[in-house]
Formats: sequence, structure tokens, C-alpha cells
Amino acid sequence: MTKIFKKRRSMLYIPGNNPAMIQQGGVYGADSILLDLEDAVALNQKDAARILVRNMINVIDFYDSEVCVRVNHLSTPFGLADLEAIVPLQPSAIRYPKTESGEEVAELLKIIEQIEDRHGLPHTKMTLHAMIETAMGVQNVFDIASKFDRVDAITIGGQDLTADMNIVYTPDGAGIDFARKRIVMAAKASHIDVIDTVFPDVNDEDGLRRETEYAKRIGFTGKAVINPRQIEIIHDVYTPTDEEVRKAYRIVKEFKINSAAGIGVFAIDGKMIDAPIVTRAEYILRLANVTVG
Ligand SMILES: CC(=O)SCCNC(=O)CCNC(=O)[C@H](O)C(C)(C)COP(=O)(O)OP(=O)(O)OC[C@H]1O[C@@H](n2cnc3c(N)ncnc32)[C@H](O)[C@@H]1OP(=O)(O)O
Ligand SMILES: O=C([O-])CC(=O)C(=O)O
Ligand SMILES: [Mg+2]
Repeated sequence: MTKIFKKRRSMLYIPGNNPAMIQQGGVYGADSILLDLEDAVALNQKDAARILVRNMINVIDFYDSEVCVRVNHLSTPFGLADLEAIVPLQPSAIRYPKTESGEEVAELLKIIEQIEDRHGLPHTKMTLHAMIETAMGVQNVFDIASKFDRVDAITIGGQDLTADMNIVYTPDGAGIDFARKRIVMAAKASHIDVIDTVFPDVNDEDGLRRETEYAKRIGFTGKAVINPRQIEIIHDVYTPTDEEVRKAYRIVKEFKINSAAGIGVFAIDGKMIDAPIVTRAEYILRLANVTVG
């Protein structure tokens, strides 16, 4: 099953203990909202955040945004309570932090499914996003990405990963470049979404654009966001330009005509067109919601 074309360019974190931000969360047009019970919430606010998210999630209008909840890790005193409170409400996805192995995902899914069984819920509606943000997670990422139908996205958490590696997070991303590429490859081999880490300086628009363009170039399908001001830049980077769409349309159209005439390879403006180039063009058209008649 190919699940990679879900529209998930931007995923906006909202601290789970901030009712005003949650209330407003849907108006910014993010593709996804990430209601956070984990690192945006102070230890002494964990219970309050869980109750707030539980009470607000199904009464607030988040418009067209997909709604996901980031829970705490099961090794903390909060993880199980988070799942018990949130799974019955069936957000679009649970984002699970610091995922380190396929065994851990299997254990997590077992707990989620037991909760769903108790509430008479199917095991098919809500998905799981595994965050890869430790060196061990990077080592085991293919198992995490490929073994479970319910894992429909993986993400890199650059802040935690650099902390785990005892290195400094730098805007050039040098320390996490290997991890980024390895995580992308695991996602591509598993045909799931792959979301880049947050860009922490909300005032540095050029830096955000540069990092997003790089992440897109190496294969990420979207990016986590900490502030509404970051959404527009990310959508701009991830939305094909008119020129790209026109070019892709021409490639697919001429490919159809040529294939009908038994021709598999031809040239447009001197550049060779064959099957993989058509596949890339079709991807652009799908992102732009354009069909070739
Ligand atoms: C490493 C990690 O785990 S990252 C994920 C966890 N971190 C988070 O969730 C952080 C979320 N972001 C934030 O808390 C804030 O954006 C900060 C602290 C980064 C910056 O705060 P500020 O400089 O005060 O933001 P700013 O001045 O741009 O806020 C403007 C408006 O946007 C709102 N806003 C800011 N961030 C968010 C957000 N993430 N979600 C929804 N609304 C937001 C503010 O409430 C404010 O609304 P108002 O004008 O109605 O009062
Ligand atoms: O990038 C994210 O999604 C935020 C995060 O948890 C991290 O960087 O550790
Ligand atoms: Mg993290």
C-alpha cells in the first residue's frame, strides 16, 4: 500500500497546556496540528495538559487540519495515562517520541489496540507517527518504518537527536545530515511520509526557507513547525510552481501520445524523457492535484 501522497507539508506543534493556542490552532492553515503533551509541557503541567487536550480535541474546529497528538514515552510516568486518555478520542494519529526499535513499536501498538478493544474501536482508523530522535532510533529506523501498517509517517527530531549525540545543533544541520538521509531512505523504502524536524529560530525566515528547500531536495515530504509564521514558507517550498506543473503536464501528455505510438523514449526541448522522468512528473501533478486528460 502506498501512503506517501497524504498532504502533510506542515505540522504545527501546539503546547497541550495552552488553551488559547489550541483554540486558535486551526486558523493558520497548517496541514496538521500536533497537540503536544511531551516536551512543550513542563513536568508539573503534564496532567493539566492531558485533561485540556482531552476536553478540547473534539470540540474545537480545526478546519482542514489533520489533528495528531504527541504523547509522552511509555518509559515516563505519563505515557500510559496519555494513551488511556487520547486513544479513545481517535485523533488522526499518535506521534510517538524517541522511538528506538521495532519491538518498541510492537509493544506500543499492543497497548493502543487493547485500549481500542475496550472502547469498541477499530484498529484501522488512527495511525502512528514514529519520531526518530536518538542514535539507537536512527540505527533501527528501517524496522520501525517498514514493519507496521499503522506507521504511516516517520519524523526526525533534531533537538533530541543532537542532545543524544552530545553535539551542538547548528543551522547547517551538519551533525544530523547522515540521520536525515538514513531516515528518508527508510521511509521511501516503506512508502510512508517523512517529516523534517523543527527550525527553532522563528525570526530567521531565510534560514527556514534554506533548510526546508534542502530537506525537500533530499526527500522529506513535510516539516514540523513551532510557530504559525513558519507555515507559509514551508507551503511555498512544498507547492510546485506553475512552471513545474506546466512542464510536468507536458511530459505526461507527450508520454501518453508517444506510448500509444509505441515510442518509450523521446525528447522535449532536447532533454530525454523516459519512464522515471514521467514518474517524477506524475508526482508533481499529484501534489498539484492536476490530472492529464
Ligand atoms: C524540540 C521540540 O519538541 S519542538 C515542539 C515543542 N515546542 C512547541 O510546541 C513550541 C510551540 N511554539 C511556541 O510556544 C511559540 O511559538 C514560541 C515560544 C516558539 C515563540 O513564541 P512567541 O515569540 O510569543 O510567538 P509569536 O509572537 O510569533 O506569537 C504570535 C501569535 O501566534 C500564536 N502562536 C505562537 N506559536 C503558536 C503555536 N505553536 N500554535 C498556535 N499558536 C501559536 C501566539 O499565541 C500569538 O497569538 P496572539 O497574537 O493571538 O496572541
Ligand atoms: O523536530 C521535532 O519534531 C521536535 C523534536 O521533538 C525535536 O527536535 O527533538
Ligand atoms: Mg524531541
